[in-house]
Amino acid sequence: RYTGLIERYRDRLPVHDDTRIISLGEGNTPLIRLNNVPRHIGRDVELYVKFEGLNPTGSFKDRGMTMAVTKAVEEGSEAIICASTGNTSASAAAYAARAGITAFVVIPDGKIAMGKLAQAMMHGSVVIQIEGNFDDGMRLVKQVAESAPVTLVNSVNPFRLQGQKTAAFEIVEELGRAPDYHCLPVGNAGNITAHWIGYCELSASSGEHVTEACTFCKGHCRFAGGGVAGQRPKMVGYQASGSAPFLRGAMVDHPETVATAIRIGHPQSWDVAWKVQKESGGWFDECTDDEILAAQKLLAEKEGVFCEPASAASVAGALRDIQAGRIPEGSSVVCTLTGHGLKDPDAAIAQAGSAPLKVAAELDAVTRAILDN
Ligand SMILES: Cc1ncc(COP(=O)(O)O)c(/C=C/C(=O)C(=O)O)c1O
Repeated sequence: RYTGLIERYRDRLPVHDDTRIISLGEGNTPLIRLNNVPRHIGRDVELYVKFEGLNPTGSFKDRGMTMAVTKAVEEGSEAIICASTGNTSASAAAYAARAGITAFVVIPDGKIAMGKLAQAMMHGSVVIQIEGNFDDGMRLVKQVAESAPVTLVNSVNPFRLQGQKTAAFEIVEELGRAPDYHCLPVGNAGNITAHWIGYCELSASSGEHVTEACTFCKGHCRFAGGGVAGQRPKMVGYQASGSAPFLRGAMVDHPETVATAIRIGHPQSWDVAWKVQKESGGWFDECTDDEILAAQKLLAEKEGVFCEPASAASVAGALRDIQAGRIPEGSSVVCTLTGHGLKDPDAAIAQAGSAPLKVAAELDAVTRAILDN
């Protein structure tokens, strides 16, 4: 029986035998091979999506939160706090409820997808909406956590990255090797960093650190050793054009994008993410909101996969790079879909195109609707 990622990867995570594990069965998400989309763009690539929207609270945050909350409880903490564009707050609220501790979540006023707000509220967290954006919230919670008795669980908490690195473990176990390219949407850049740490741990030929991106002292990491040195993906991060500090080479003070999850102008993992790009030979690129929404629709219509807008940036960017030949044909590519489409139904309906057909509740009306379409 699968009982969550800490149990599955105990020997590679900073937990003790007697650590009380806080879990909702996170991880072990589907790696779905796309068939129709490569045909649609006329390119021969081995293209997969890692559907992290199928975690317990509907986003990849659960991987980091099971670790961060488990360690917070182990340290005797009775409350956690985070700033969030939505998914971190949903996940923090759920894992705090699971652990029986309090969650304080700070979210931007108005710019949060309804599904995420519903989760934070339903799980009983204290929801604090500030008249500002995520970056304002991030600044405030870091200050609060310095004095108040709360544990900060944003991705500046290294236990978050330790949990999130396990997605790379699952991918390598399933493919039998690392993909040539791994594409992700980038906001704070914690997730792209965590994946790189995971790939480095697996592929280290010695037992030593092979990346400066690691956020832990040597004592915590369990570099497997015996890996195929150098067998690591190029890490490619995509941002929304209106919120793309990695493309501007500077912080963005007023980020704007329909992909509200990545509406982040001051990435917390700025320095380390640049190391990931350099070490992996990858790159950052940007996608317009239109490209993001088009990719979200393409995935849903052609492959039956419904992700939230921010997640679709990984596919929007990858498809553009594949068509441009920057990602060559024959490559193996994994795109991480970071959140489920149900998180943000308003965005989906707004651009779903054809409105529902309205017909009388009678057999001939429905039959006609079918025959006409
Ligand atoms: C769906 C989705 N896709 C991509 C990202 C970017 O990941 P990072 O680059 O590790 O920040 C987020 C991040 C959300 C928050 O930061 C939050 O919830 O506060 C997300 O929810």
